[in-house]
Amino acid sequence: MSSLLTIDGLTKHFSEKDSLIRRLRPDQEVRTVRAVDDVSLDVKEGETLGLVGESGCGKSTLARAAVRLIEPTDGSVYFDGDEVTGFSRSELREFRSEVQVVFQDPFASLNPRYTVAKTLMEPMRVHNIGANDTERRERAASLLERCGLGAEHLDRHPHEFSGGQRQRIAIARALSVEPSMLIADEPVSALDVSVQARILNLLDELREEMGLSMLFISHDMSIVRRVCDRVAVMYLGKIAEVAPTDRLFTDPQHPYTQALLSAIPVPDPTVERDRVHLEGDVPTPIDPPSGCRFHPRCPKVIPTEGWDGSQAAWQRVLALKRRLAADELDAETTREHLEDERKSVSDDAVVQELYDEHVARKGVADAETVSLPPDANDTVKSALQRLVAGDRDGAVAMLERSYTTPCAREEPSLTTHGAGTHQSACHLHDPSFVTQSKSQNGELAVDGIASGDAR
Ligand SMILES: Nc1ncnc2c1ncn2[C@@H]1O[C@H](COP(=O)(O)OP(=O)(O)OP(=O)(O)O)[C@@H](O)[C@H]1O
Repeated sequence: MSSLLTIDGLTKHFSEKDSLIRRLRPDQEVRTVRAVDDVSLDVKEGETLGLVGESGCGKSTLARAAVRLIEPTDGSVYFDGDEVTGFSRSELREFRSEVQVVFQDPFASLNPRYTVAKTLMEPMRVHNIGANDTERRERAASLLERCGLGAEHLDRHPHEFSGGQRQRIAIARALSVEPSMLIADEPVSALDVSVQARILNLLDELREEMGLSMLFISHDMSIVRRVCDRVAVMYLGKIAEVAPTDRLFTDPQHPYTQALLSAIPVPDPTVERDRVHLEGDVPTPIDPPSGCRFHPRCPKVIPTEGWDGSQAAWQRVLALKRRLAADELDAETTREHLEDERKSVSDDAVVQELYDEHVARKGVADAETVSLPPDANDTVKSALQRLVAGDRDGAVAMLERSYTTPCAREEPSLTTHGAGTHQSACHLHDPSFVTQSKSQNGELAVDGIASGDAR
């Protein structure tokens, strides 16, 4: 299958100056929001490519920049071999009839003053489709019927319809200009579950009948599994993994994909599944983490040189470092807590309490108690002593010096698995990186992933 839309190194940075926070605090320096960074992808003729990831990963920004609804900061986009990023205004207008976008909220995307007929006929008129209004109205009626609404609705306004019906109108409008590709940005997430299925069926039928290609954006992995031929997983402005749908769901390689899949609800309550817990939300793309952007939340982050403890223990040290850096640990609150319980409030007792709560997690509900290797134990306790002595920066620096993952060092490149259609951007799949880290590190203490296993 040849490629219809090719995205090559696409980057979109926003300036924070237009954001609400910035308007509320105009004295602060203007920062850059790196929403999409050097992304390459292609949508082949007749295929549906899914784009998934948590909210804020950059999915909508990527799609909008790809069709120049917003101007890309860098990179190129090609449609059917022509460079979209070099299109003039008139070429862009023509391109817009080839690639149509269906948005999440059909109410916001329909003009409330337009009747359905006008909503469907206006784009035809702009793109010179149909010889006259009579012909265009006939086409509008047949499109509406094709999308599951009778021609008797042509003279009604959007507010007279339900959410599902409005989305059918938005789809009919998109099809009115005879596109060869649809970009569907969360097209069913504002709809009831029963309505979702009907709209997805409609999209499926249309795709088949008209040979449409589709970029389907969703945060719902179950829907993506149902609708897409291939899936690209996005994390914080970057592609983490791309694979044919079946492969992605049965043999996910990237720890982020594995975590997303483990969170899909299982219909059978007797089936147990290991849920991978991801700490926190997607961080802001202003000043994203160095190296692999996922490393601060990655359950399989590569341990530092010389680490001889378990992966769980390594995770605890990293989590402690993160909480210390974010100023989330307060020695004085812990001291007061000990006082309330009539226990010793000496510095050593406070250090031990912080250690038990945040590192060993003794007695913390749902947390496995973990022990650190002796040298790590000593370093972590020394860092906590610094915190208790009022030197938080010193505590952070101490942990930073001893415990920094190689994943923070450099950005992972895409590694190919199997026949070449499956790629992931994870240092664990890059044999040269793993060998290098291994030689520094003895054996990699990574549970669950065979080192260098690039299948
Ligand atoms: N105009 C803008 N100005 C500044 N930042 C923006 C702008 N538009 C988006 N962003 C930021 O870019 C990042 C990516 O946003 P985007 O909407 O593309 O993510 P998404 O994966 O589509 O999420 P969602 O599903 O919630 O829409 C977010 O951090 C968002 O706050």
